[in-house]
Amino acid sequence: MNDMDKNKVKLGIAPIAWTNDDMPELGAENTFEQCISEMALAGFEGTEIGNKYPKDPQVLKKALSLRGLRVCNAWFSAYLTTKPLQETVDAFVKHRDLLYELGAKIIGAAEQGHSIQGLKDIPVFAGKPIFTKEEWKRLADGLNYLGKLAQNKGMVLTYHHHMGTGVQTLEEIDRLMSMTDPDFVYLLYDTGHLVFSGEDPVEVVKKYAARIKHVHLKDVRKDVLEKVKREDMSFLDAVRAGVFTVPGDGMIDFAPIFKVLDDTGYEGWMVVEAEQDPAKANPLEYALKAREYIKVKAGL
Ligand SMILES: O=C1C[C@@H](O)[C@H](O)[C@@H](O)C1=O
Ligand SMILES: [Co+2]
Repeated sequence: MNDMDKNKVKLGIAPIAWTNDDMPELGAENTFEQCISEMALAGFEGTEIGNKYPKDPQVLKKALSLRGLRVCNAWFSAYLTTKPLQETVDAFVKHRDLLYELGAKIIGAAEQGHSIQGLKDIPVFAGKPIFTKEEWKRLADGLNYLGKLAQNKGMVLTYHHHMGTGVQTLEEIDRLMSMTDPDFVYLLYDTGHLVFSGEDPVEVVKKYAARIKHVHLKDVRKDVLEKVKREDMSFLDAVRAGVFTVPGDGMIDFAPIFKVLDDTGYEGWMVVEAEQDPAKANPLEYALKAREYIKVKAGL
C-alpha cells in the first residue's frame, strides 16, 4: 500500500450521489442538510456544490462549517465554441467570485458547446461532438483567458474532460493540453470518465501529473458499461443504469493511480464523485464504502 501525504491531499465528496443536478428527479427526496451531514459522518472534509445548496454564500459556509466541511470546487459550464466569448466570461467571473468568497481555490470547467451529456435520446459514444479546427481554437483561446481571470484571484482553472463532449478521449485531452497555456489551464482528472471512454487512467495520470490540480474519483461497473455500448445508451441512461459507482466498487484499481499522484507530489483535493440512483445505492452507505477503500488503498 502507498500512503499518501495527509498534509497535501484532502478528501471531498460531491453531492451528486444524494441529488443529481443532471437529473434532479434522482434524489429529489434528499435534503441539503441530510446530504452534508452524511458527508461529514462518512469522514470527508470537502464538498462541491449541488442544486439544493443555499445560494447565499454566508448561509452555505455556516451550514458546512458546522459539520467541518468546506467547498473545494464547483462545476462551470463554458460555451466557448458556440456563444460569444463575453457570455462565458461574464458567467465565469460570477462563478469565480462566488467560489472565491466560499474559500475555494479550484474552478472545474467543461465545454458544453455541442455537448450531448444532458440529452436523453442521443447515444453517448456515437453522438458525441467532434470540434472543428476553428472550434478548437476558440476553446483554447477562451480557456487561456478564463485561466488568467482565475489567476487574478489566486485561483486555478482546471478543465473537466467528460463523456458526450468534445473533450472526451485521450486524443482530445492531448489536443486541448497542447493548445492551452500550462501556466493558465490545468486538468481535472476524472477516473470514471476516462475508463468510460476506454482510456487507461494510469497512462493519463502519468502523462499529465504536472497539470492535474483536481481529482474526481469515480469507479465504473464493467457489466453496465458493456450494456451501455451494446444498447447504444445515452449518458444519462448510462448513469441511471448504474455505470458509475464509488471507488472500490467497480473495475478500476486505484492503487497505481494513488501511487503516481503521490510519487509526483500531488497537492490538492481528491473528490469522490459517483452519481448513481440514490434509491438503489444508499448515498451514506456508498460514501462510507468509498472512505474505507481510500483509507486502505491510499492510507488517507
Ligand atoms: O464532474 C462531474 C459533474 C456532473 O454534473 C457530471 O455529469 C459528472 O459526470 C461529472 O463528472
Ligand atoms: Co467529474
